Amino acid sequence: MSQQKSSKYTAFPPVGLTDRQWPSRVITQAPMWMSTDLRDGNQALFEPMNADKKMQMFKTLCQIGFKQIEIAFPSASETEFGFVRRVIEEKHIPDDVTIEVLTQAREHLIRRTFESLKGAKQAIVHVYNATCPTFRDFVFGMSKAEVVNMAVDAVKLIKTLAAQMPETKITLEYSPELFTATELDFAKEVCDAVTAAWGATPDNKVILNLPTTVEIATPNIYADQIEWMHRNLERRDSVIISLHPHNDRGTAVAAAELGLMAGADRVEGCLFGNGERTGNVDLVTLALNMHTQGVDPQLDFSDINAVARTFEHCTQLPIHPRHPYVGDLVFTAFSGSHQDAIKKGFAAQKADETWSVPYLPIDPADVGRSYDSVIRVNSQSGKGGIAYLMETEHGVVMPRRLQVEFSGVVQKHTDTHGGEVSANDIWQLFARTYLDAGDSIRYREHHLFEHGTQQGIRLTVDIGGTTHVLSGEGNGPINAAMHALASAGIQAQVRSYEERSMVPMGEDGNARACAFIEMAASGRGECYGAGIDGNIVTASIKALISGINRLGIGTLAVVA
Ligand SMILES: CC(=O)SCCNC(=O)CCNC(=O)[C@H](O)C(C)(C)COP(=O)(O)OP(=O)(O)OC[C@H]1O[C@@H](n2cnc3c(N)ncnc32)[C@H](O)[C@@H]1OP(=O)(O)O
Ligand SMILES: CC(C)C(=O)C(=O)O
Repeated sequence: MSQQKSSKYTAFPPVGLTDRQWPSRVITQAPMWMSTDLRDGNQALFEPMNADKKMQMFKTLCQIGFKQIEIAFPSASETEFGFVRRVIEEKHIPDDVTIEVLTQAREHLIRRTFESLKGAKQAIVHVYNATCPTFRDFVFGMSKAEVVNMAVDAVKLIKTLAAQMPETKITLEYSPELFTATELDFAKEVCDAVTAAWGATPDNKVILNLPTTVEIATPNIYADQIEWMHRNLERRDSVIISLHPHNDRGTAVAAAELGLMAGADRVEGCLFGNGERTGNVDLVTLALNMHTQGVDPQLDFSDINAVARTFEHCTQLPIHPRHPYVGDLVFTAFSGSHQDAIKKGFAAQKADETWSVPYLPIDPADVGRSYDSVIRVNSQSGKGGIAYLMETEHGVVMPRRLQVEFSGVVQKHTDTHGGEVSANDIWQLFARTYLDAGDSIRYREHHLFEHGTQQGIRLTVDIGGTTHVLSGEGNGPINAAMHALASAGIQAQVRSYEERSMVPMGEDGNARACAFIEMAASGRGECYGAGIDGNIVTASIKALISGINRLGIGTLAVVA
């Protein structure tokens, strides 16, 4: 049994919506998005953004494509009021963007809010009062009827003030704060009273924002609550149902997705899940989740790193390396079987075809991330990842059995040294193991000649530091070279041979070949040799000599 006392809590009661429809619905289009980064996000920072940072964030939000942005709680402070004035007076608001401002349902705060909006072309005035029992009983000390009146009085005042400001098109948003902790029939009663007081019509809709001010139940309960409101609210055709999930239980994204399936039209949240306590719903994750289902989110995160940089600068909050879609490590696989599957998936993925690379739910390129960090190697890695880095970073496509052999070399290195090995480290290991495999025999040069139907070779090598010219004939250059080496007492068999061109080319821009020869020698087992050269025959002979040195039989040479 755990030590913490769970008995002091009770489970949230089910809604009892037995004919719920949302589980079989699918999200097929983006909702209206509203960013509250500059309000709910900002009010949760240990150091709220100054005006310049707010402006930078506002511009970024506009660039991403948000059409509704809650920019302040203008009656809260001169800073907040001043920011609203600045965006209006300095004409920073694009024509297709509507700014939004929040106020409590209190007369002096509403009046001050309207003062801040003078000169705006359009604005959403967002008014809220809590409706749940704890607020009614402990905070307001009000009956249900008094709480309804509080909301309705605020809405009437907003209607009056809006009428006095005909140059600004005012949309009303109302939030029954702590909606999810409010009795559903009472939430509906307050919302219906607001809709009626505003005189909402299909051409002048009211936004009813139904927040999980504090997330207190599983997301299916939120979906039931939203579907119940969607089905029972009066004048549904004159109402925009908005979601405002918080993430106290870590399920805000799920709550928003299920809430949309349950009939909501709009979602409020913040970039990367900033916001009070555990945050508002993460709009980036929500949007990119839609993208990965083939639904255009209507928000542009094609350079997610740039958005992240602005976010971190303005909020002074770091983004976790495993944050969905944006974290430094989310497109990285360290473990062997993942790397192997990703490598094979990349190879099979055709341009313009449905994305289906294992372990990567999104193409990193869609959010402006490169493939560079997709595969990183440490002691958890296997041959697939190592082969991937050798191929993508160094243009060396290794035969499968060589992958197995070389991964043992890398594994030994990571076991000894710990930590990650870079693509460059892997290359150094490859070069030390195969290209510079020992100096009992060193290649210097060769000359090929025809001898009847046979291929002849004069092969110049250093054996034990002394230069020798060995001759041999065979049915091809490799066979001839084997015979030349055999004339010096070096006996080995070639088990397999592969040669591939390397991409990219060498530093001089010329093509290079990489040859791999699998060899065996009596009592010495089997191993690979590898050679790289601009000349394909030279690459093969170097591979042969690499194999001989690795088998340890170069020292057995006997030259007359
Ligand atoms: C869930 C949310 O995120 S809601 C948004 C919360 N954001 C903020 O509060 C940030 C900005 N807020 C502020 O600057 C201030 O709180 C102000 C200006 C709004 C109000 O300041 P004050 O008048 O000093 O009140 P205070 O900050 O102590 O808030 C508590 C008062 O607000 C009342 N209140 C709380 N919510 C509401 C509401 N939605 N409508 C009306 N009154 C409310 C409380 O009953 C309490 O009233 P009381 O002092 O008569 O008991
Ligand atoms: C003002 C409301 C919408 C709010 O921020 C909340 O309930 O979390």
